[in-house]
Amino acid sequence: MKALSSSSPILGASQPATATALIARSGRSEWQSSCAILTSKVISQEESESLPVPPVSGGVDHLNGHNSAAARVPGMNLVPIEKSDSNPLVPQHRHNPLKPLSMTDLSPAPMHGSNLRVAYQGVPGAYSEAAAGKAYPNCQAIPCDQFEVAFQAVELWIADRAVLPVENSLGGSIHRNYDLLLRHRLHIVGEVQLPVHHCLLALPGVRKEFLTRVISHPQGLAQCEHTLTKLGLNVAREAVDDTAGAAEFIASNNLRDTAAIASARAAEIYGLEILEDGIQDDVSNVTRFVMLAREPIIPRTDRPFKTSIVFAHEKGTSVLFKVLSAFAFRDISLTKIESRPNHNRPIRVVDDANVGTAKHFEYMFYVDFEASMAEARAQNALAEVQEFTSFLRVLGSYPMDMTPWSPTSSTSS
Ligand SMILES: O=C(O)C(=O)Cc1ccccc1
Repeated sequence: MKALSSSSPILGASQPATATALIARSGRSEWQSSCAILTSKVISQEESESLPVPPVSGGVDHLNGHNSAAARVPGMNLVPIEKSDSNPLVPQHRHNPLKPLSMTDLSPAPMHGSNLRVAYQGVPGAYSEAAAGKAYPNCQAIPCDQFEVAFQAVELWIADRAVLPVENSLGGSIHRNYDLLLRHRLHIVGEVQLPVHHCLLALPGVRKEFLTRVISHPQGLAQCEHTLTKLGLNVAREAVDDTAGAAEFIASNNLRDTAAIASARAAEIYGLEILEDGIQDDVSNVTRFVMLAREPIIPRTDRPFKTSIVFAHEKGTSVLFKVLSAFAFRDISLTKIESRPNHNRPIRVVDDANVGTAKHFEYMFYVDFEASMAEARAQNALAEVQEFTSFLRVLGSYPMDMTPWSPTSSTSS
């Protein structure tokens, strides 16, 4: 299966959505209604996140047979498109391209398991694919050659979800992906913690002594650095876009001097041998992925939720202290705080009169806290945060991944 790329027909045709949604300096009630994400457009969590899904095969070839953007968005141009067997990305009418549209074509199709198309960066065998499968069992995982493409696939209705690794227990935050969250309008609708079990892979018959190079995703290299050295592999390290892509590269170029750090599943898919199993420096190596959708889910209070926000301020002293105290006073635990430099990237801020202006903030702050936006304490905390900041956006309120895991019950190898 070929990964979606930015030159894929549909993705190449449109500009990336770069506008940044925000809620800033609007009236409190208006802000609260935006923040509470309880609009008529939201999809219910039952519909979208927790349905059991029957098995399905295929991927890109099956795209757009159902749920095409035009059939689901009222007001969009509904132009019947000629079926093109050579172009699997051309949207198809749900039943027959020549049949007139009826009311049923216009009603949103229910999201049943195998219809859920989940875009991830990488090729089959990547950890992001495993994360997609953990979050949405039996979904159609759609490989994309870049994260930017995975985001656009959701924005353009080619996929229903994108999966994005955001932090690792060893390597920390994956900063570039936080920048993507800010530049796009997608909402976080779920999270998955995936134990990551790395293997050293090479072509059959290759021994460690033959190696002059180890290639992998930068996180893969970082997570195995000490073990590689202990194994006597003081050879060149080279970063590539994803772990499974490294395995595929070795196989397709018949490289007998290069090994990849990737999953056991990647070894199986690309016909490589496992030279060393479990080479991550930390046995409890876990990566956190977030699931993104076009619409937020309805926050609930009957199970533990997390909320992710991003904010910035222009002036004033002790702003960070004041923001953090808004959570502390309400006994809301923070699970993450991250600051990202934001030089040369203006953010569009809308004032009370709905007038947008571009503002430069030196830093953006990302905070995750353990509460649902359906809870009054979370709404009140954010109302207070809004008082201290010039820019505030709720990235999503979503169920926490509570699945217990242990280094021995790894799901990703
Ligand atoms: O490259 C992959 O397989 C990914 O999904 C990104 C990644 C890399 C290393 C650890 C976790 C996720």
